[in-house]
Amino acid sequence: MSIIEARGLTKSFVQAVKEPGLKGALKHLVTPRNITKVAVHPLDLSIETGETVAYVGPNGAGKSTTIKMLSGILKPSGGSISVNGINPYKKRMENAARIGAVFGQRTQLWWDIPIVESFSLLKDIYQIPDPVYRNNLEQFIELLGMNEFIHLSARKLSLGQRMRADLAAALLHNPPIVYLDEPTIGLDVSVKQKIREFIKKINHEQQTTVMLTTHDLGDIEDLCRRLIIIDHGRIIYDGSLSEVKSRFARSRIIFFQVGSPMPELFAELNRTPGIRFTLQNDQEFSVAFDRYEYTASDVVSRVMRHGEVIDFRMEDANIEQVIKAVYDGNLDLNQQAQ
Ligand SMILES: Nc1ncnc2c1ncn2[C@@H]1O[C@H](COP(=O)(O)OP(=O)(O)OP(=O)(O)O)[C@@H](O)[C@H]1O
Repeated sequence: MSIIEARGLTKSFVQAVKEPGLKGALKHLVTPRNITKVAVHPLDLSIETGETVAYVGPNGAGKSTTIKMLSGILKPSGGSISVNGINPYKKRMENAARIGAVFGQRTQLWWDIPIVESFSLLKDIYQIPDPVYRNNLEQFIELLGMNEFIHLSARKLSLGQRMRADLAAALLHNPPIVYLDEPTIGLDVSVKQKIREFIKKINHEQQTTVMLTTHDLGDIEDLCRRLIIIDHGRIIYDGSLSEVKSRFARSRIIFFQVGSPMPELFAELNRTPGIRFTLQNDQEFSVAFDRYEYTASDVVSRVMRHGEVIDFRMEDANIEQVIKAVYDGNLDLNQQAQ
């Protein structure tokens, strides 16, 4: 059985429907009206030991709700889950001891005590054996560059320092699974790099299974072989990063610089399905086209029929645009290759 397995997992919330303003609030008190919102439609998920999975989708897609169900915080409305062979909601304590979690803006460190003391408290809570604790602490301090702030309280840390300390705290007990929610948000490039290297090393050396939600394409490219895209509570893609490119990122763009304006070409291209023409100025324009319908040479020769081409450059299918489209909530499923 997979280390994380869900079958028909679903979650609905009852949400109050209120009209705006005080009048609306009062009306709701007298005649409450609620709707049931399905945050996660029945979904199936299997994640194997040692996988690193990016779980992405636009705001409100159901990412946090799924992770909260997998980590035992939320009770599912239906379906079944098994994480490390147990039901995380029914065996919350047992589950908590076998997972690590970093939830973006929240910290599990004690605000007013030195980081090293927080770690020591976690050692007692998780009953981490001395040698494991000492070894992890030493390694994590080194890998995450924590020496300069380990004796400061969490209150005094910068965001990047706190994120590193939180990551270390989540992994001190060698959990087989770690859930990371936006682990590099708002951090500078060098701290991002440290965090990614750290996650890679833990994953590689200990076969830690990593499930990551992130808006950062670099995180996905650097860490995750598998990408799961959720939208409106449904998984719309589950596969490799390279495959998502060929399935969704069908568009290619060629930027042209031409010797003289080409009004007839503009009119012609604007009428052609699968081609999007954008004029920068009289002699510079771009042509975006569906690479399954046209080749680059089709496009270039069409342009050349209308006059002199001084220069052109092509931009290939861009995974960044795909991820952005997912987060903007306008990924066009009809773009999928057949
Ligand atoms: N406690 C709750 N009560 C009512 N509705 C909720 C609750 N938690 C989440 N929802 C709703 O469930 C849907 C999914 O929310 P969820 O937080 O899982 O999305 P998300 O993909 O994590 O979004 P984001 O990227 O904004 O964090 C949303 O419509 C949200 O409003």
